[in-house]
Formats: sequence, structure tokens, C-alpha cells
Amino acid sequence: MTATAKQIRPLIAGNWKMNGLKSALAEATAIRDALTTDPGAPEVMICPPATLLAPLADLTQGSPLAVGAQDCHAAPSGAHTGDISAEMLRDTGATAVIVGHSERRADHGEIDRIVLGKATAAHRAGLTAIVCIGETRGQREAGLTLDVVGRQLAASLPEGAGDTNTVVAYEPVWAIGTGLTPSNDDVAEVHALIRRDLEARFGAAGSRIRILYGGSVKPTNARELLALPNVNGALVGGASLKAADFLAIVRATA
Ligand SMILES: O=C[C@H](O)COP(=O)(O)O
Repeated sequence: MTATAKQIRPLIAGNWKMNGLKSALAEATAIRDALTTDPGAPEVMICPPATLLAPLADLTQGSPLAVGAQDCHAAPSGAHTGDISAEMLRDTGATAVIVGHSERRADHGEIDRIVLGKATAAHRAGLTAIVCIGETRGQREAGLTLDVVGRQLAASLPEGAGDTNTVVAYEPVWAIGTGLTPSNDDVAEVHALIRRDLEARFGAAGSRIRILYGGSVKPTNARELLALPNVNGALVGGASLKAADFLAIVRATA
């Protein structure tokens, strides 16, 4: 761990994925109302489906709860039916966007070059890019985890990445939604590699870029995971859908 690693303000981001009708805003309201403006508190963000971005941004305006999106197109506008640009996300009040989530890599064939374009678009629009990387079960079993993660990191992050516009999320694909997590040593090993690579490429800014862990983070395991070296927060899926569970994870950073 670098000297500064644990001084980084943690980020707990909830990825609602394709879950959430308007009624889900009640959960977001409960989360918003429970957060404090204490400077020692973690940054907290909900990334709802695109349909809820604007209402959630209205609901959270002036509060400590930030709003992020789950994907963007690389272009600022144009003939791309069904897509949403980073500028449009910004226009809703979102301040961040997840790019390269393994579900998009798998469902939509998003290879690193495409993820790079989306992260670049996020920066162009003034959004924080939350760039996801992680190995499949087969890659881990073949001993390829560090190679895969290192390669994805190098190829997915734009030149202009820094601690104010970029967050890296390490999400082992096999841990997502399965209740499985890597051992603490395995998480620490991958996060150390990511930190080394970030520092080698981006210098001092690289030592401050937040590295989130994602994959079956729950109230029961959050404290242990969040205490690991170079784990600067969490990207939470299923457990972010219920305010009580998500808030328990937020409190586990204390
Ligand atoms: O983006 C979030 C991750 O895919 C983790 O999802 P999960 O917490 O349901 O395993």
C-alpha cells in the first residue's frame, strides 16, 4: 500500500443494473436522508437505470448522495438509436458513469477499445468514469488474473485519467451476483497490481485514483473487504437495492 492509499476518501457506489421502477426512488430517498455531510464520511453514489437518472438527480440535489449512470456512447450526439451520450447524462444531473462493466462486455461485446472510447467520452463531458475490469472464472483458474486485469487496465484507461475524473472498479466476473468473493489475499494482490500500474502510468495522481472492489459485497463482508490495502470503496450490485443493506455497507467504511 502506498502511504496515501488509506487517506483516500472512500466511494461506495450502488449499481442498480436493470432494476428499479419509479417506486424504487423511495429506497433512494431513505439512503439520501440517512447520509451526513461529515467530511469523514465516504462519498456515496447510486447508479440507477437511465430512466431514473433525472428524477433521482432532482431528489438528491444539494444532498450528499451523488448520481451516476451505467453506460454511455462514445460520441457526443448522432445517429445511434437507443444510445445515450455522456453529455446527455451530464444534462440529467449525473456526475459519473460506469463503463466497461463485465455485463456490458459480455452482453454487448464491449472490448477494451470500446471501453476506452466511453471513458474518454465521460471525461469530455466532465463526468467521472468508473472503469470496470476483472477476470472470468476460467481466467482465474488458468492463473491469468494479473495478466488479464493489467491488460484491461492499460487498454481501458484514457491518457487524461486522474484522481478527479477516474475510478477503477475491480470486479471478478465470477464473484458478481454469486455470493462468492476472492480471498482477502487475492483481493489485496489484484488491488496492489492496479495501484502499481496506476502509479507507473499517472504518477502522483495514480496513487490517489480510487480502486473499488465489486462482486458480492454485502453488509456481512463489507467491513473486512473495505479494510484491505488499496481498497478505496465498493461497487455494490444486489445489496444496493435495499436502503438498509446499502447503508450498512456505507457505514462499514468507518
Ligand atoms: O456493479 C456491481 C457488481 O456487478 C456487483 O454486483 P453484486 O454486488 O450483485 O455481486
